[in-house]
Amino acid sequence: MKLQIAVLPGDGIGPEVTNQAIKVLKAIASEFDHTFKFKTADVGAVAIDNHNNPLPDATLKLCKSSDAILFGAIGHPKYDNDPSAKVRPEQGLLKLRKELELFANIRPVKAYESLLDKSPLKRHIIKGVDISIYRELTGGIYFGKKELSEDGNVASDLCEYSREEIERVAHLAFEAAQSRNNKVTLVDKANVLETSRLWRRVVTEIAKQYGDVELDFLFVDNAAMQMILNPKQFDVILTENMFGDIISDEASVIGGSIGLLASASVGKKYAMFEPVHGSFPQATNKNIANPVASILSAAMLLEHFELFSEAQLVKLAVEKSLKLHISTPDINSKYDNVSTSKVGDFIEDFINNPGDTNMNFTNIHLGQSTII
Ligand SMILES: NC(=O)c1ccc[n+]([C@@H]2O[C@H](COP(=O)([O-])OP(=O)(O)OC[C@H]3O[C@@H](n4cnc5c(N)ncnc54)[C@H](O)[C@@H]3O)[C@@H](O)[C@H]2O)c1
Ligand SMILES: CC(C)[C@H](C(=O)O)[C@@H](O)C(=O)O
Ligand SMILES: [Mg+2]
Repeated sequence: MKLQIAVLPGDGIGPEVTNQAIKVLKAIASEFDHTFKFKTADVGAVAIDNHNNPLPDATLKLCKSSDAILFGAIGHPKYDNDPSAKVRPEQGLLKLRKELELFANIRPVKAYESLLDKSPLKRHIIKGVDISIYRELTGGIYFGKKELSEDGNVASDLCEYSREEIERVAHLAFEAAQSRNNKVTLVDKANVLETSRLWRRVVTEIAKQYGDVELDFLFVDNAAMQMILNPKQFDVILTENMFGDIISDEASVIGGSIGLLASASVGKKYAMFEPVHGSFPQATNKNIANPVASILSAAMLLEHFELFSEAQLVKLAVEKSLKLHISTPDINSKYDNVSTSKVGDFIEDFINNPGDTNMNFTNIHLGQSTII
């Protein structure tokens, strides 16, 4: 298969983790005889520095003319610490999602067997967790009218949803549930918010078209508690933009690190693949950030094009790395010097030697020990 992939590394750890995902996609291309072409463009704080615009026209144009987009992360402390900044890196990401109509953000959450003890949650609570979060991505409070009074003392953000915006993401969530464990949980705040009551009405109507899928409802405050009390009750979680943002970071604790959480942002025409985490500024250029979220986002890209064996191989390689503790410090306490790029090297090597069960990973030197 021939694919042109727009690469938007962005800020902070974005470039470091995205480089590992590219390495992995190149290994897949060579192993399965595909042609993947990568074209890079600026987004976020780096784009403000270089072009005075967090989403330059050239970047948007490249995204629209590519088959898929691989996104790193955006965000910089100089904006985080300045609430009055009018131009902000995050606007680049939000505009991209809106312009490309990427209305559904799919965030899988899984408890890996080999990482059960890395989570602060008890093993018996998280063992077997497998959740898919369907987060609405182009509506709600993120995109409603924003106002600040002239004296700067009153501010408002409008939360608005239309039936159509709810329907299109809800259908994707129900379809996903049909190929999983046939359950959708709608997370909302229908006891308070009019938008949430619209979500309940619309989603209840849509559920009638999916008789084999059980639908239940949770208020978001309770859902936040249930996520750590009994996460195994969830199969597909469907929710609006901001609740989905918050609940997915919380859910990442189940897996052991947000550095493992991948996502796909899809619409009718375009698709973008982005880790759930941000630019983790404290780790910039230290080669310590976990690249797995970015690598698994690349696996979701492969799945999007129905390259299932390829995606499976990437996931297998990731699981092998986790099992052997070839992981960055956020989840590794066995070795102290496994860097971002070493994790990428291992996964790349695994893909290049898929049938070799006696692989000798001679390039993975971990201090005094060498993994054999
Ligand atoms: N999609 C995105 O690009 C995105 C997402 C979230 C936040 N942000 C931006 O990132 C900046 C920093 O935000 P933040 O600190 O709230 O969130 P963050 O996700 O960047 O980091 C929060 C914490 O998560 C952990 N973490 C994140 N990524 C990791 C990785 N790959 N490996 C290991 N640990 C990792 C670190 O402990 C870090 O302190 C802000 O400017 C914010 O706006 C961007
Ligand atoms: C950076 C920010 C705009 C973004 C969001 O809130 O959607 C991030 O937190 C995410 O989860 O991708
Ligand atoms: Mg977020």
